[in-house]
Amino acid sequence: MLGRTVRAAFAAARTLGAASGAASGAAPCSASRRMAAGLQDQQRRHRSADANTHTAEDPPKILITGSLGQLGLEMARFLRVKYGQENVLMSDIIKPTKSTAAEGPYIFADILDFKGLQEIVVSHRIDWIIHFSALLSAVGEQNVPLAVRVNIEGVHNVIELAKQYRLRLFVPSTIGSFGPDSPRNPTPNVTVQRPRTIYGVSKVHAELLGEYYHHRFGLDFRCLRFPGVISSDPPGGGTTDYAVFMFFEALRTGKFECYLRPDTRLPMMHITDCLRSLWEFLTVPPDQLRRRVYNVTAMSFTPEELAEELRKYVPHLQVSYKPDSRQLIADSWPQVFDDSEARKDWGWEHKYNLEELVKTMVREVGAQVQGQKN
Ligand SMILES: NC(=O)C1=CN([C@@H]2O[C@H](COP(=O)(O)OP(=O)(O)OC[C@H]3O[C@@H](n4cnc5c(N)ncnc54)[C@H](O)[C@@H]3O)[C@@H](O)[C@H]2O)C=CC1
Ligand SMILES: CC(=O)[C@H](N)C(=O)O
Repeated sequence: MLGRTVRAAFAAARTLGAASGAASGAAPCSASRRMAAGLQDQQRRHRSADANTHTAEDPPKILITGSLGQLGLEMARFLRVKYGQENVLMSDIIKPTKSTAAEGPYIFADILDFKGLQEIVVSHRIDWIIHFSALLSAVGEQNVPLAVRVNIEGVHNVIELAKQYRLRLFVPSTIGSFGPDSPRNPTPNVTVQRPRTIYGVSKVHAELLGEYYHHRFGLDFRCLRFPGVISSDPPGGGTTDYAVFMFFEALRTGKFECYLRPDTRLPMMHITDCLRSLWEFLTVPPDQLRRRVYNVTAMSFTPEELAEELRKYVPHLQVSYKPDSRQLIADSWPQVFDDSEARKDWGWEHKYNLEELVKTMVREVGAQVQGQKN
């Protein structure tokens, strides 16, 4: 009898949760609902450790939000090699190119539409979400209300979704989650975080909310704080984007006007290392993780140092400097990122240093520029 009552209360609580959406915060009003919710949470805690154990032979179904951005496109390719094309569902609110659509399943998903997300998780039997949708640091400052919606409400939705359906959830954070009060050289894993951009504020919010849901509800939340990521795909409007633009302009015109001062030191990473760090971290057994949020990085350099390395391939490269509002952002961010905890706890190691990064980017961007000329 009690079993049936509890099961009925479970069903009611589940329906209530599903119907009310993520952000309503409706409080259970009866003792049985409270009991059901408590038991449900307890069960989740027990199941979360093993419910999401997947291998290449028993692959997870992965949803990537914001997957048409700089990181998402490459992440989808990387995971499809590991787990199979059909097991990685790309999503975004923009239309994919023909060639991206041909690479594997793609679906429209607005991160602000909780019900739409529920439908995707249920219909596609999703196990893991990699949540990339966001407005980055520079574009976030151009449209704060939209950044609040996408970066904060969007995180509310995916976290609640992951809790309801017991998904493993990865949300990236950033060097931008630190601010002028944080130690900048080096910036440790745990220290003061008082960012001055809406991007940074939203990322601290995501880190804290994810940790809270992990401790409170057993959510398998995982988060890496990335430095500036460098790849030959177009970046989405951040402060570290100059480092990508420098390659395109150097190889197209031999000239580049940089919006940061020549001595602005920032942590950076090649996308190959970024994707591998994410996948390695996502597949670490839960009991090996002492934290749910880790710094990762590969190197730190200034525009001047990047240009110097690039001149090995483009000797005539001319770089001029015209700092704009992004300088203020960069001046409040870490210069050197301390990722020793990730190295110690789950064996993180970068492979690309500045020399390797420049060599690879010259090859990849060079091929693109050549292709555009032909
Ligand atoms: N690229 C980098 O250097 C770094 C990125 N990150 C984080 O990694 C994640 C991915 O970054 P990028 O790929 O560089 O960003 P991006 O700006 O290139 O891509 C973001 C994607 O989110 C999508 N999006 C915007 N509003 C949406 C909505 N309402 N619903 C669904 N999708 C929406 C956009 O269409 C876009 O394709 C972000 O959370 C970012 O904060 C963290 C540190 C460094
Ligand atoms: C480091 C980041 O988070 C991003 N590239 C940005 O500059 O906003």
